[in-house]
Amino acid sequence: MSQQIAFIGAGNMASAILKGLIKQGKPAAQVHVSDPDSDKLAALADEFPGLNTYTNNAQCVASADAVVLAVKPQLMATVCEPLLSEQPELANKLIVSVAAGIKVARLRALLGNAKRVVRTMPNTPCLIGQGMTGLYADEQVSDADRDTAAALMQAVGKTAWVGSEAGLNLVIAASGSAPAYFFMFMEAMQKSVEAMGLDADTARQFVQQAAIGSSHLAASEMSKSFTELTAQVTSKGGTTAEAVATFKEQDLAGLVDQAMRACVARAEEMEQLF
Ligand SMILES: NC(=O)C1=CN([C@@H]2O[C@H](COP(=O)(O)OP(=O)(O)OC[C@H]3O[C@@H](n4cnc5c(N)ncnc54)[C@H](OP(=O)(O)O)[C@@H]3O)[C@@H](O)[C@H]2O)C=CC1
Ligand SMILES: O=C(O)[C@@H]1CCC=N1
Repeated sequence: MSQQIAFIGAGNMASAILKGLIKQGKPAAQVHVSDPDSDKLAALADEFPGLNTYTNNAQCVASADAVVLAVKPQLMATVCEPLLSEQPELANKLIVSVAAGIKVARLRALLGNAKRVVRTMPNTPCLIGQGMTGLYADEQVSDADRDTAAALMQAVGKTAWVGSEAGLNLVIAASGSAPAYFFMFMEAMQKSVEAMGLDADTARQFVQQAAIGSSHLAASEMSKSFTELTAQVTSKGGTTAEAVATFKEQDLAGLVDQAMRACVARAEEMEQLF
């Protein structure tokens, strides 16, 4: 992939993806990034000599073949409208959006009826190359553009296409927002054992390694459902059974379902707002 790639916004997601790309061997000179924060840009340029940095979005996209839109959804219209008027060629480039809640039709409207639009939904484990990204494109997007978008996101983790745009909102609930749920669960476990007497560092170490080990175990035992993996831990009349019974009595699954539905509902609401 010798294309010039431009990132609009140098925040968490853009930096994760561009770092992954360059670490995979893409020359930094083929990567362009713009952000209002010149300190953020300077830190990236120090880390990756040759990286092209800009505080002006139009200059950033000028020579790009593909443009990754990585600003907050609330800012997307404010960013795209002046960018298109300064760089009308943008409408012919491959556009890859990582933004939640901005539909392809809206992106096209903001970008001069651009045809080549791919929506993606990554997550923060992309920062360590362990991300998972959902991708969606409609029939107007060529196979070559789909491959380019998928290759970009594969620099920082795994990818999977979803067949409908609505499916991307489910990916947000299942994956994009999901790191926060796991961190909250781990924090609650850590606080509980701390309250019962374990020191904070030890509590974090045990909880964290339990999470890492459990997710690796699940990934290595794909033939087993989560119910079966739970049963493997749960000795009859033992300790886990008590914890599991408490979760069931308190309807943990119902609570998770409510949270996931709230997440999807917000994505749908954002589609109307931005
Ligand atoms: N964080 C996550 O877990 C995920 C986020 N996303 C999506 O990724 C997108 C970015 O999120 P994230 O990386 O977390 O956010 P960040 O705030 O970390 O990144 C956005 C960046 O855009 C910069 N920015 C603000 N205004 C402009 C502008 N006019 N032109 C160029 N850059 C600008 C911001 O600068 P400044 O900080 O100075 O305002 C910031 O550096 C969002 O659309 C979000 O929906 C998708 C999946 C997961
Ligand atoms: O909270 C958000 O809106 C973004 C999208 C998924 C994760 N963070």
